[in-house]
Amino acid sequence: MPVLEVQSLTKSYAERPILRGVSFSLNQGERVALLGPSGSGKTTVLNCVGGVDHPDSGTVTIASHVLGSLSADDLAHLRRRHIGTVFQFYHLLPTLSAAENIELPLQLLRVPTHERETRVRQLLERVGIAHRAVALPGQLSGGEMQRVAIARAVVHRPSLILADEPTGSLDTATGAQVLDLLAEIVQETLAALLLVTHSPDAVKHCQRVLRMQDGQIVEGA
Ligand SMILES: Nc1ncnc2c1ncn2[C@@H]1O[C@H](COP(=O)(O)OP(=O)(O)OP(=O)(O)O)[C@@H](O)[C@H]1O
Repeated sequence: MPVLEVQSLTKSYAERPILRGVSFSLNQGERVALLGPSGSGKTTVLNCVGGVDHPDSGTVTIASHVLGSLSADDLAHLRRRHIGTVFQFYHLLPTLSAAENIELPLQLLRVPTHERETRVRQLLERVGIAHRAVALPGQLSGGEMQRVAIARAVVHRPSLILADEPTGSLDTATGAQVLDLLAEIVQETLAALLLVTHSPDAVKHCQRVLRMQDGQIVEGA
């Protein structure tokens, strides 16, 4: 049973077709890169999979739940429970410390305090920023912020990680380190990874490449 199944997605903006029948699936633990020219529809696919955008037709199934058939509350719960996200611009809450940002998904899932503290402590160590636990995002470097974001993406042990250009704002060396860390952690948690990227470096961390062009997957599905 795949963790993610995407079937025949279509989507238009202002009557301009952006997705034209996108289908693919990801199995547990599989790391897949989604590549394609700028404007080919990669982020739109990721947004539909993450439930923050809605396709005009087609279905997204995550852990046996069809996103389009869920109530708003159930969709929010499924996203909290099953999905972790890493973005190019980190999307950390600026008024929360590194540790508090990592803890947030566990709070939303009402995980007991003791377990929250243990998991956050372990992940701060794992991503190499334990010494920056109380720092605010504005006091962190780009690489440190992305380490926090990676920890936050996996802290609730989701079955699917969605990453959109996670190294896009980092210099080459830092980006390579962050990518190594993301791939290792995803492997450790047995989550599936869908990684939107332009980076050839990123591709070598993935077992499969999906190539998009003009709103369609032209290779790898
Ligand atoms: N909310 C929106 N309203 C109108 N058009 C949109 C919207 N979101 C995306 N588009 C258009 O849809 C097309 C696909 O965008 P998308 O961001 O999915 O491409 P992408 O492959 O991720 O590109 P990039 O590599 O540059 O990030 C683009 O032409 C974009 O301008």
